[in-house]
Amino acid sequence: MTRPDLPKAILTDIEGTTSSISFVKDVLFPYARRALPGFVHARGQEPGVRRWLDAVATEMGGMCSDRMIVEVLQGWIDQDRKHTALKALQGMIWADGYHSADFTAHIYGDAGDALKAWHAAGIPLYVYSSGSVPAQRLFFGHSDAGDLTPLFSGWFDTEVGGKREAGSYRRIIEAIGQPADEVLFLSDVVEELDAARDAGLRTVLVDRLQDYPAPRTGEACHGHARVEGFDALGLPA
Ligand SMILES: CSCCC(=O)C(=O)COP(=O)(O)O
Ligand SMILES: [Mg+2]
Repeated sequence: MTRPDLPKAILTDIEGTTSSISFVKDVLFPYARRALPGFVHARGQEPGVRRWLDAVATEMGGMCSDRMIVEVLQGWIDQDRKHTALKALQGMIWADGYHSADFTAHIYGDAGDALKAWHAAGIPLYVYSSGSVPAQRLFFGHSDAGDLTPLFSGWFDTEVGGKREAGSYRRIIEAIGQPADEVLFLSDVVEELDAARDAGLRTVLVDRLQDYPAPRTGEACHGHARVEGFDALGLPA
């Protein structure tokens, strides 16, 4: 028998939610920043790469040399811009890092355990991250807890829309095929949760002390439920 209060699906963010912000900022971003010039030089004429470089050039107003595009992209990495073109290119670059075992993706122990338990309990799991879908697959495919990709039923990135826009969550709900109020969204970013709630989803703020040393309680929660780890979610484990 299924418990009526259990969500029919769980949608999770990655950075700051399943995994530490510091791994993304201190390992993944510097790796991509360093590798960008060589990557663009070696693969910049491949259509799947050129498409994103051209998107950056268009955003900069038109004709740009590859060197200028690389500088723009490195600037966006420094600013943590969640731009779809940057995220697509980062994903391609990180593939080398994962495949040559330069690093594995960080995942909090409680997150790995809960994801496995929810999957075993039959709750479909989905990812929605600013990282591109290929980057998400690499991330969970080469995590500290091994290959977790079989746990997930679907993947969403900013090609579905920005994470702070309610329309993105409506499109995700349509793709998942469950009523919005039966889907639980987990994120470390209150504005993402606001947008998901506007679209009718259940929401929980994951407020990890390792990532956010000043707890976001009271008004800072915007009325979302708040936990400091997945084990506090009270779902079957
Ligand atoms: C999964 S790829 C690495 C994470 C990343 O690039 C990113 O921007 C994460 O953002 P999130 O939406 O998961 O907070
Ligand atoms: Mg996040």
